[in-house]
Amino acid sequence: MEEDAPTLPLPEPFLQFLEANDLDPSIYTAIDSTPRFIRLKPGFDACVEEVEKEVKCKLEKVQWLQGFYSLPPHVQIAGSRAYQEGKIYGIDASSGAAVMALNVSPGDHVLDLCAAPGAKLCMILDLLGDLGSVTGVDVARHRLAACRTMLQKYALGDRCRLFVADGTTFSVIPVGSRSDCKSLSNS
Ligand SMILES: C[S@@+](CC[C@H](N)C(=O)[O-])C[C@H]1O[C@@H](n2cnc3c(N)ncnc32)[C@H](O)[C@@H]1O
Repeated sequence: MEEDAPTLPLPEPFLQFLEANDLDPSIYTAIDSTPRFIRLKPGFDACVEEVEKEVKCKLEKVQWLQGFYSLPPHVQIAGSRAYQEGKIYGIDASSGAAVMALNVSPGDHVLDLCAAPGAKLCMILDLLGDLGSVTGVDVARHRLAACRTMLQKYALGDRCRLFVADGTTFSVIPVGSRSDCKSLSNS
């Protein structure tokens, strides 16, 4: 129907592909209502109000994911002082859930394949605290550089090593690790 036609100029071959596969083109033109999420760096729980003032909206606590808050999709956190000072992370709740499913405990040695830009890597390091290690592997050197910048910003470099390597063949065991190594392979 005419009113269902997308307002974005989607290429004709793509529209044909959507039609052939019984997919609704309006999903590509709908206004994004998916919330954004932030995670507080451990120790900065008190800065919720500070962030709320800066971004001028209420943060909604994610009850099932400790340290996570949701905020409306249009809100930008990159310019906020809390973000620039490394007190909050921008990370999706689904990424947080993947890390929580790993059940990381201090002392673990975790392998994070496809690690860049490092949102989950940082969360794992925060969970480890001062014990254990994370090995981050990514095939894209420039993306791993972004990961290194994150580690510096959030002061998490001490227990992490990064490798530019293909995760399908990577095999370097952390020094002093035992059989309790955990791995996070994600895309
Ligand atoms: C969606 S991102 C991963 C996001 C990341 N885990 C995080 O939480 O921030 C996918 C990454 O996989 C990397 N990648 C793809 N194929 C790979 C491979 N064979 N070995 C290592 N890294 C790979 C890409 O370079 C890219 O940085």
